[in-house]
Amino acid sequence: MLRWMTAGESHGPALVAVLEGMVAGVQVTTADLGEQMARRRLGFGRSPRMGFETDHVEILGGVRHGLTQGGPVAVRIENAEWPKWETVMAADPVDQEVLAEQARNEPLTRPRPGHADLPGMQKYGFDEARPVLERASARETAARTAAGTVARNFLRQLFGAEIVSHVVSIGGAVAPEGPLPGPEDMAAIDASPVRAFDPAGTEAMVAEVEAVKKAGDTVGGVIEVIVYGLPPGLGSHVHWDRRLDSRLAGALMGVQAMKGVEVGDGFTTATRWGSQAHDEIDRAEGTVAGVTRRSNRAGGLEGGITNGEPLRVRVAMKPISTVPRALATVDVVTGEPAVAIHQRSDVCAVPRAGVVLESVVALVVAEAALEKFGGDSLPETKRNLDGYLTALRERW
Ligand SMILES: Cc1cc2nc3c(=O)[nH]c(=O)nc-3n(C[C@H](O)[C@H](O)[C@H](O)COP(=O)(O)O)c2cc1C
Ligand SMILES: C=C(O[C@@H]1CC(C(=O)O)=C[C@@H](OP(=O)(O)O)[C@H]1O)C(=O)O
Repeated sequence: MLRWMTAGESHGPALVAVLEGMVAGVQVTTADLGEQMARRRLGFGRSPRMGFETDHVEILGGVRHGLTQGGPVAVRIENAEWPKWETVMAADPVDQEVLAEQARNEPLTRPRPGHADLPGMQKYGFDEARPVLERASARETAARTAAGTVARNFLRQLFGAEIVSHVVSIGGAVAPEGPLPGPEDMAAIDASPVRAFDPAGTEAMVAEVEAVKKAGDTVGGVIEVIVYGLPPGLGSHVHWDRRLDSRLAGALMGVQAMKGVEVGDGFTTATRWGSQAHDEIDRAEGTVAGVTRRSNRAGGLEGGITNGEPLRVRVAMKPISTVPRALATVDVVTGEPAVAIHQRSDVCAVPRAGVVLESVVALVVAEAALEKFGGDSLPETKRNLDGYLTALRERW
């Protein structure tokens, strides 16, 4: 069983991630984690915070001399502004007068429609949004990205698998249909200000973000994540919670602001006739399972099991809820109509959200890989994988 948890607030001292159940012998370094942290800060439309946040990462346990040890991997990511927030976010009691002064200067009593502010205050019994927004903030995704980087390294070292993501659309700007990007295209995608594969798509999406910024608004979009190099057999049809599609959808919807997940051609498949919806099978000597597909509309999953084709999911992100041209709300203290809180914020976080989604996919697929192949060390898991692949080849 692979488990991952995170803790920490957006303006607390640090975030923490723990990944439990990873085998020993996976190569991972602080630099690997730092590289993904840097990718997560990319993107046109990002919050000013991403300009100064360094995401300094420290591995606290579970890794020795660049290799996982089999125990929980614990990671700490600093929040650069902690000294500024030390009183507001102190763990121990502080002078009430200081806090009251802070609340007078920056009252957080006008909940933002679309953020967790109001339902969080109602549910947990708070009369201001601070305790809610601190944990609802997608700052937390830095920690999930770090945990996912260990999973990504594991998948690369076990299968030679590579995870790619690209932005398919931002608001009404949609990338033209074209070939799927491969691992060799990742550098070019990361160099696009909106992490789009196609230059025409980049241009249209940059224009969309510019227009949105000018209008004091925010915008969402769609991101595609693809995993290359997975064998058939991860996940299972035998029970709903073993299906890889169900587990991917749950984990991806667990990322802040994600409102829809499509596997393969997803919603478009529902408009097609069966003859045009499925991926016909041909015999192919020399492939892992002795077969190939004429298409990959299913996104590499049938019956909740990987079928050896690239795994492909699309995720829809809603627009950022901290809208500069603030939306109507109610002040929870006075009960009067008001405009929602506005503070520095992303205008469009779709490009950098792709990096988070890659990590979440890595975690879910690594969990399925460990269930299928087991083992306590990477060499043992590899031996189990080799035995399975040999049996598959012999069968066909
Ligand atoms: C990478 C990323 C960055 C985000 N940045 C912001 C932001 O700057 N301001 C904001 O209000 N929401 C931001 N969000 C979205 C909120 O965290 C999200 O809307 C909030 O948690 C409520 O969404 P939910 O209904 O999906 O939970 C971001 C989300 C992601 C994934
Ligand atoms: C800090 C990150 O994203 C934050 C996500 C976020 C939100 O409300 O979700 C609000 C903003 O934080 P702040 O209010 O401190 O500027 C973003 O910058 C990050 O991704 O590392």
